[in-house]
Amino acid sequence: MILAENLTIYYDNYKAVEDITFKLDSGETLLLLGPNGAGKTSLLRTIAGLHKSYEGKLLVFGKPPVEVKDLISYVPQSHSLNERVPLKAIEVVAMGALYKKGLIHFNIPKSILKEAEEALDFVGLGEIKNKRFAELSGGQKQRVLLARALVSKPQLLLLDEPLSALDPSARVEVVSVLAKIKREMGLTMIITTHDPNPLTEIGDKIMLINKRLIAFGAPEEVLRDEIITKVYGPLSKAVRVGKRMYCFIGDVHLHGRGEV
Ligand SMILES: Nc1ncnc2c1ncn2[C@@H]1O[C@H](COP(=O)(O)OP(=O)(O)OP(=O)(O)O)[C@@H](O)[C@H]1O
Repeated sequence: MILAENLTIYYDNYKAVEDITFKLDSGETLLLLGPNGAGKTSLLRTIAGLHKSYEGKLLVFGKPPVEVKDLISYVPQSHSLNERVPLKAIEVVAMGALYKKGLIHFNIPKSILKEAEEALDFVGLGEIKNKRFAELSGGQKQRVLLARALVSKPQLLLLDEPLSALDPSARVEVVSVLAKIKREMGLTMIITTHDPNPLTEIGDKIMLINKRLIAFGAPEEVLRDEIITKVYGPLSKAVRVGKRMYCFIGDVHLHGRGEV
């Protein structure tokens, strides 16, 4: 499904990530974890076929990513919609289908509006289809962007930090939609995140990178003290709760004169 062997990603001569090898099976969800600047976005954009400067082997559905772009939906960390343009939620979703078909329409065809409505229903927002995108809550906006990514019926969904700007209740909303996508559509997903904990219910595999591959495997193989402390320092801790693994990442907050 996705195969990378000794993948090194470049910006001119600069190596953003080096020597990454992994394999992801169809229907699996990968949580891509690493500190700031670790290379998560670069890896995601390369798998999406958007960044083409790399060496090594990278196959998505058995082909180089640029050849299968139509099967891939990529949701960047921040959307590029101009919120001063009064677009309705349903129009934002329909744009996902229009772009994939290479069309720019001012009158959106009925067939595409219908697909957009179905995608909005799927993410639980059918009732606000005519509301302005700019007026939605953070969680609703992220769900509209997920609907926009789904409307072109991709087989691989790539999400860059989908929870980063959200408050805890909005995170729950979005995670439950991601769980539904996994359960009902069986899509393969790669989700970059600073914090895997809200996503443990859907993460089949975890990849930890920091310019290089630190670890790849099932959550219980990767979320171990001896692995996460390599990247996040000695205050990091892996914790098992029931069947799931969680981790406290060594986010050190300094107060006053420097005491932790
Ligand atoms: N367009 C670019 N041109 C040059 N260097 C870049 C470019 N984009 C990213 N980089 C560099 O590549 C490295 C990896 O960046 P990347 O954005 O992929 O990391 P990240 O893990 O997604 O970081 P963050 O969590 O902060 O978003 C960094 O050193 C960054 O400065």
